[in-house]
Amino acid sequence: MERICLTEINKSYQNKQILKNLTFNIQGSFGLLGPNGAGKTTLMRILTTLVPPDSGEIKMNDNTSWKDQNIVRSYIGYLPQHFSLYKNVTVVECLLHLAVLKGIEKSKAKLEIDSLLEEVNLQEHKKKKIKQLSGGMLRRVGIAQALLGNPRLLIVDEPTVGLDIEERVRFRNLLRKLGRNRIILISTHIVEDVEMTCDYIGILKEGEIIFTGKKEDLKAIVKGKIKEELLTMDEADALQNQVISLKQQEDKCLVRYFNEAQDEQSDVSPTIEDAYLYLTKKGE
Ligand SMILES: Nc1ncnc2c1ncn2[C@@H]1O[C@H](COP(=O)(O)OP(=O)(O)OP(=O)(O)O)[C@@H](O)[C@H]1O
Repeated sequence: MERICLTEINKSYQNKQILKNLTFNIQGSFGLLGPNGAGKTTLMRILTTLVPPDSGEIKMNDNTSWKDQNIVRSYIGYLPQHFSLYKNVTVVECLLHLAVLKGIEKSKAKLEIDSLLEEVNLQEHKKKKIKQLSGGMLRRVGIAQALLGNPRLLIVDEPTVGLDIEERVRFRNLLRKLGRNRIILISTHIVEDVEMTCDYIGILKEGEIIFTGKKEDLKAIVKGKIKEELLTMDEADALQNQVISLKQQEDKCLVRYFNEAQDEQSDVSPTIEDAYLYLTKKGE
């Protein structure tokens, strides 16, 4: 399996250390989670070669180094959270233009675009102008442009922000499919995106990697530590920052909360969100 190996990556801005000694591997479909300001965007900018780290090393499969920028760029397809496309051209014209900019020969590009439109389910909209597309369709054009040249690493920033529920589900399914035969890195603060799309997870907090591993390993961290009980509002208030969620039920509420006293017999199944909150709120 292909992987990207990061070793002791550091990055500071104006004497503030943003990324602290990051050492971990990215493989398969990998979700990078973290609260606002954790350093996700900074790490993505380093991985897309837009900015260099201050120190440390990144390699693909222990050989190609990120210092070989031109080679690495040819491996990467990138969909930033905010991207703009020419509004008055059709989907096909837009992709053809971007393919040529990527150095793909025109006749090859036409064939590639045809199969990409099939893959992202936009064949029937290919003659529409960009300005006529919905938010979800635009994101799919974004993925198609990122896939031009068949990159080994696809990087997607905040994939579902601004999409309605139907498009969100469709886009997650597409990302899941694309992750089968390449490394796909998704950076987000929406836990559900990762839950639905990724097999591996990394959690960044205040510039440090506090977890990497499989989804199941993440859930195992909070096994036996989650309780669900019908409580009065006063009882729920007393739990303060142990509370994960509350659901009003007549005059009481169903409270899901962290129970530090481990209960191995607990029949509450932990979710990725429980484990994420547990790790990121710890010590606050
Ligand atoms: N170019 C820059 N110059 C100075 N500080 C920066 C720069 N880029 C990022 N930072 C700071 O680095 C920290 C991490 O920012 P970053 O955008 O990487 O986090 P993030 O996890 O992507 O957050 P968000 O989810 O809010 O986008 C923040 O404190 C930010 O202010």
